[in-house]
Amino acid sequence: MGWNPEFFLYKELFLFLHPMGNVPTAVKHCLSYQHLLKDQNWIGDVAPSPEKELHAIGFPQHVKIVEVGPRDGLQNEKVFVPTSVKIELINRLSEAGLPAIEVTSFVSSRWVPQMSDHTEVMQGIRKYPGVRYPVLTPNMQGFNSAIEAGATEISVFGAASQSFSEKNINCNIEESMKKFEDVVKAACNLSLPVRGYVSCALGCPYEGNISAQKVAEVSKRLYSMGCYEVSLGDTIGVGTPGSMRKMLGAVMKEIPVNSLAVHCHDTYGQALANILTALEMGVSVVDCAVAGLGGCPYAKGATGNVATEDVIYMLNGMGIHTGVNLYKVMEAGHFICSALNKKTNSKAAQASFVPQNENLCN
Ligand SMILES: CC(C)(COP(=O)([O-])OP(=O)([O-])OC[C@H]1O[C@@H](n2cnc3c(N)ncnc32)[C@H](O)[C@@H]1OP(=O)([O-])[O-])[C@@H](O)C(=O)NCCC(=O)NCCSC(=O)C[C@@](C)(O)CC(=O)[O-]
Repeated sequence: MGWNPEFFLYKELFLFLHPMGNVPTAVKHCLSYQHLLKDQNWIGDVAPSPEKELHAIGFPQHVKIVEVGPRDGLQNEKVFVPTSVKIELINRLSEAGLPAIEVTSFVSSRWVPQMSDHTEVMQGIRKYPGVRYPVLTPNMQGFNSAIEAGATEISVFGAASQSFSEKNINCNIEESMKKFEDVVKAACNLSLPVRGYVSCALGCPYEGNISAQKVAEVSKRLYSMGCYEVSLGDTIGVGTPGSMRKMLGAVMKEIPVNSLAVHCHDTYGQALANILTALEMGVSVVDCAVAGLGGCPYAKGATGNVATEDVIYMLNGMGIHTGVNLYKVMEAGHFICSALNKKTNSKAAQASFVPQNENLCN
């Protein structure tokens, strides 16, 4: 297949429409391109042939999916999720081929009771070769417990908003950076990789707008102290392709794009559009949560992360490789939703019943 004028048209349409506030229409048109590229039915369409055309206009060839459902997704559940269920979920996600699964957090169980079984979860999961299992550690106490539990990758989590930092980890941004420096240094001494988060990258539940410059500044601090990847969190899901583009533009002046990830909550239904914008700007790491689980205990009203199933469905349709088996992720989503007695937030899972074939992996 040669250069595809229809796709180009739809991309232009998206870029034209979203500044006018008509994002849903722009996204709908943009996402429907796979039917233009290949006259084939929904989910079996992994569209390998259009890759060249898509990549020619700047999309990455491969996207790393960081699955945060077991931590970000479950931390907000009011009723304690049995440890065995958490372990089974993580094992199923490993089985699906996800390259990185955030397992739990070593934080105060007074603050986040749902994560109090961190050690049991960390020690109970099957560790698949080649899969990374990061855990959150806000300070040296968390770091030491994580190491004792066998963690081999950790994440520190900062914020671009003073108020959020104080509510979330009980210290201001400057104090948090000092704690993270100790943690990163200790991790480096053990040759462990450290991921960094910047919450409120597109807005704060307490302060409203956050300047792109502040996000860039905090991201640079984390990167300079040794975080190999900085994940930019739209904690309350208020961002749009416009604010994502502006924020990423500022951050990319400070950090190489291949060290950036986006972490989009879907409160306003903008997550896929925001991710598409980030991909177009060269970001190739996307955080998401199976079944769109979650929210943040310190960000009232925030809904879950973008659903892993929906992101993979979109990437499959764009011919972008993830190495993840969508069918198995949907099964894992079905498993956890049944255990929580909840309906999935994944549109792809809702739409696709449980497919009978396994032709969903790219
Ligand atoms: C950060 C702390 C621990 C500071 O909590 P603190 O109270 O300021 O800590 P402290 O140093 O003053 O110590 C007070 C007590 O906490 C204990 N403590 C101290 N540190 C630890 C630890 N690591 N693990 C377990 N216990 C700890 C410590 O032992 C002591 O216990 P006590 O003597 O009173 O019995 C607390 O504020 C906390 O746990 N906050 C919860 C943070 C959290 O998990 N938030 C949700 C995750 S962030 C998020 O979801 C956003 C993200 C990452 O997804 C990206 C996005 O969407 O934007």
